[in-house]
Formats: sequence, structure tokens, C-alpha cells
Amino acid sequence: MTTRRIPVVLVTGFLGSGKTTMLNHLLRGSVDTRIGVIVNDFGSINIDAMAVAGQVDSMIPIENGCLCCAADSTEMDEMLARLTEPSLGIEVIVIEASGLAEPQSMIRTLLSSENEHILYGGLIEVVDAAEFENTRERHPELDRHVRAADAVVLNKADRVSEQERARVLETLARIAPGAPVVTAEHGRVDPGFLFDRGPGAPGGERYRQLSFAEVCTDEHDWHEHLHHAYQSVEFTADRPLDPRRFLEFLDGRPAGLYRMKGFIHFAAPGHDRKFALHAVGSYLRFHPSEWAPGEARMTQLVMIGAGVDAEALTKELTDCVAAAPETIADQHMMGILRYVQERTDELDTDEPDVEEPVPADASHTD
Ligand SMILES: Nc1nc2c(ncn2[C@@H]2O[C@H](COP(=O)(O)OP(=O)(O)OP(=O)(O)O)[C@@H](O)[C@H]2O)c(=O)[nH]1
Repeated sequence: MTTRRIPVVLVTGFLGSGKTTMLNHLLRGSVDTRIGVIVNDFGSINIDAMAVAGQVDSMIPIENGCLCCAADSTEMDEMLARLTEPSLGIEVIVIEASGLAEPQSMIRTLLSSENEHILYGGLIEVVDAAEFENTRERHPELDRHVRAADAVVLNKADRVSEQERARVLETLARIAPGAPVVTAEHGRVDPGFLFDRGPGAPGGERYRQLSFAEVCTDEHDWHEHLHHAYQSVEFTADRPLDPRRFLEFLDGRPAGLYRMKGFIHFAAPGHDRKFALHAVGSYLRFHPSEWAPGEARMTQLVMIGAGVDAEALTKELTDCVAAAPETIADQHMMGILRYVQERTDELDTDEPDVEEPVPADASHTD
């Protein structure tokens, strides 16, 4: 008897490109499919796993480093063994890589897995339409990441003009001619794009043959892994933060601090909500939600950047803890509220405004 093998789909993309947002959208839109998820976060507090928890049949968080650096596939095999346990009935496994992971290494780790219940299901690279060109300048390695993808999601289309979007599409076509590209806002792609790309479907075969260059070992590029240039700093506080001080901190955050994410507890009357914070480059948003019943009110923050002074950051944040919460007034939240966005990505349950993927060079004019 042959057993059906479970496809394992890799989701990669630079820091803050929208991987978790897309994953959450896909999980909400795939209630009839049993999905297992592995979420790898660079920092030691797995904010992404917290964002995904509750929507998924089985989830394994891995924090503090990149899964792409596992010396062998043992760690991956252990996780896959848990998720392919027949009693779970998992039909698809999605691995959300950290924003600094090396896609090719992840593919190799997966291909060298000894788990006979799985099948490599392809790699989706999420690209931030607004940040891509700048990020490429700093990290030319990103081109390699795009080339490793079976499909590219050009996310955050709402943050760019038509012309900028066309420019990024042209760049993608140059980097990876023929790769299917789907444009999205808030990660709203059709779940079928990820889970059901059988032969003849847009974007082509799900299981393509990998080239020798993709599969062979790459000792030479280990040192080029993006995360060698980055460090993560974590901050937690049991006592609430002073909103004005915290805003000052955000306004003056160092240029090298590219990514911040976490949850903030503010000491302001009438604002006892859980403020999810996301900063990606100069982009900054708070997404408030209610605390879960019994959830400890606290601040948990992960900051990822290059050349940042961890000690100084921690000191500045410690100074944001409200010394006298009772003196903080409602209007002290004004500055924070300017950056509040109610979660549009959570309101998109059934009618996603999705696009069919087009080959990247379809928009290429020369
Ligand atoms: N305007 C806009 N914001 C988006 C879009 N997609 C995601 N975001 C926001 O971008 C921020 C980062 O999104 P995430 O999904 O956490 O990104 P990520 O790739 O998982 O981040 P890392 O795991 O840290 O690399 C969040 O504030 C999202 O709400 C989009 O299409 N448009």
C-alpha cells in the first residue's frame, strides 16, 4: 500500500514582508484542510507563533536563530515526525521561515529529510513591494532568494503606486524570468495558490525538479547568510509603558533597527488593550486587540537590526516603563493612536481580492 505523502511548503521573505499575515489569511481560508505549521522566528520571543496560534491544527514554534542553519536535518526531521504523526491527519505542512533565513539551505535541509511521509511542496517568497528595491541594495543576496522561489507573492501592493508596482514586477522578471508572481494586499492570496497547485494550474506544476545548483551543498555561501549581519534584542516588562515616552523612543529609534514586533501594554486609562506593534523600516503600525481572558498584561518586544547597541536599547526601553502609572492620562495616548490600524487582514474572511499569478516576465517590456 502506498501512503499519500504530505507536501511541505516553505514560506520565505525578508523581515516584515508579510509572511505571517499571509499565513494567517491562508489558515483562515483553509478550514477544510488540516494544516500543520512550523514557525521559525529569529528572536527568542516567537511573536509570529503567537500571531498564528489558535488558527492552526498543529503548530511548532522555533525561536532564537534560523532553521536554515541547522547543521543537518535532524532538528527538521524531529519536527516533521511530530507533524506527520498519522493520528493528526495533517494534509499540508507550511514552514514559515524567519525573515533572515536562507531559502536554499532550507530546501536542502528539507530534501535531505529522512521522513518518508513528506514531499517538498515548493517555496513561496513574499516580497514587500514598498521595501524591496531598498532592501536589495543593502542585500543583493535577495536576488538569490527570489530565484529559489517556485512562486513570488508581491505583497503590500497598497503601499506603492501603479508605476512603482510595475517597476518591482520588472525587477522580479529580470531576476527570475518566468517565475509566477501574484500581487497581494495584506497577504490575501488564494489558498489554492499555495496548497493546490496541481499540473495545469496557474503557476505550473507544484513539484518541479530542482536543479543541481539548488540541491548541492553550499559551504561557500554559508557566510553570506543574511542573518550574520543582524542581531535581535528582546525586551519584556511586567509593568505598563508610558505612551509618550515610548513614542519618543520610536521616533528616535536607530536607523539600523529595521524590524520591531511585539505586544505593548500601555499605562493609560481607557486603553487597556493589547497593542500589537509592527515596525518595518520607517513603517510603523499598532494593531489593538483585546487581551485573552486571564492573559498576563505585559510588554514583549523583539527588535532586529544591524549594528544596534543592545544595551542602550534596553536602557531606553526600561526608561519607558511608567514610573507613576496613575499620573498618565487618556490624552497621552494621542501620539500612539495616530499609528493605529484596526486589522484589515483579519477582516477578509471569505471574499479575498486575489489575483491570478502571472509569469514574472509577462510584464517585462524589453
Ligand atoms: N500596508 C500593508 N501592510 C501589510 C501588508 N501585509 C502585511 N502588512 C503589515 O506589515 C507588518 C509585518 O507583517 P508580518 O506578516 O508580521 O511580516 P513577516 O514577514 O511575518 O515579518 P517577520 O517574520 O518579522 O519577517 C504588519 O504590521 C502587517 O500588518 C500589506 O499588504 N499592506
